[in-house]
Amino acid sequence: MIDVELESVSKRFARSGEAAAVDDVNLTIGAGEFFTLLGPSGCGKTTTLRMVAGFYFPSDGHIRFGGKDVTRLAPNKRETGMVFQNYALFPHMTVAQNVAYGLKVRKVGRADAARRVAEALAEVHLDGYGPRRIDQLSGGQQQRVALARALVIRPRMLLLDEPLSNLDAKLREETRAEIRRIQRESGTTSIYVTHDQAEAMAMSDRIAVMRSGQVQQVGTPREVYHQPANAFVARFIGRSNVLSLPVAAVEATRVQVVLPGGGQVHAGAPEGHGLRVGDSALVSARPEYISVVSPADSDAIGGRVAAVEFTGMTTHLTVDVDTGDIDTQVTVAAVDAPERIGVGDRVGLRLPADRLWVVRP
Ligand SMILES: Nc1ncnc2c1ncn2[C@@H]1O[C@H](COP(=O)(O)OP(=O)(O)OP(=O)(O)O)[C@@H](O)[C@H]1O
Repeated sequence: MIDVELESVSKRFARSGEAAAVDDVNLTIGAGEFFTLLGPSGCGKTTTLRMVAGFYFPSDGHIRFGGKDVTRLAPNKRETGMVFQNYALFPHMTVAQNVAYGLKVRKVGRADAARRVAEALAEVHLDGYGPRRIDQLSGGQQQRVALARALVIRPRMLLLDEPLSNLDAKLREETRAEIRRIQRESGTTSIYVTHDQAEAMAMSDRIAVMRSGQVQQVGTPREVYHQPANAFVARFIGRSNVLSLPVAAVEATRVQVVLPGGGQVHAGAPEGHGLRVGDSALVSARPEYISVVSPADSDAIGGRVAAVEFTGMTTHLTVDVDTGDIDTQVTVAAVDAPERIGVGDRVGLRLPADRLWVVRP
């Protein structure tokens, strides 16, 4: 069931001559779905979320909740709960008063409100914290209060704008799991904004990858990772290599490409890819699927190691590939890269036939 629908939504701010902040965005979000808007700074994520919340009205297009047009409905009529990066809590009130705020505005009776506040605090694992002052809490606890405050009004939708960016790395991981657990339990349709691709991948049912106000691709984490629509998505999600390779043969959903050393491999391709023999195809190859072999290996791509980065779980090698006329760098994430490989060494790289994917420019 579709819960939220954005149809040809654009937003232009008053400053003339600038490109639209949000440019003809079409999205449908299912009931109970955890949907993420992901993209680099300035790509229009927050503006899109603010239009769903009603803080901005679109310059063009329509927004519907459950089939009902809300494009120009005031924010307080939309029944959305919002969680912000900076928590936006009232510092002079207690935790319980903060959480109760939305209930007070809605004139919920005292006893009922007290019960619901206690329930909401239990839901975010802050039982008993009601009487505390906000400044007596850690950042992670404050963000959970903000979440409780958004949930206590039983919103039809939860809107979260980079809620974890003020937390340190470990707390960010813990809190993201917590947010997802609470969202699953309550079944509230949620739209989440982040520029952190790992966070988006870990949390989302589906992700819309945005760039310059436009949606580049919508898909599950696995789809955007394994079948990126274009070179931007391939490079933004994870750390993919995008190689330009000549096409030797074409089929409906795969093409055969010629490697720098002369060998040929198959790469999966989206239907209607439109490539022909002799064209150059852009092929995305995830670092972790490339294997390092001997430079003497006849069907491997030869190259010279330019950098070695040991990260614990994997070793990232950056390799300058010998492609004759073009200078291509390939990043390899090897789980068991031999320790003896160092900068300047010659290596062979083998691309995995079943893991290559053709992307649009
Ligand atoms: N109130 C505003 N007035 C004018 N321009 C704005 C306004 N809000 C946003 N913009 C512009 O719209 C574009 C999109 O901004 P937006 O905040 O939606 O991006 P974002 O993807 O959320 O970025 P970030 O991750 O940095 O918050 C940017 O170019 C920004 O400068």
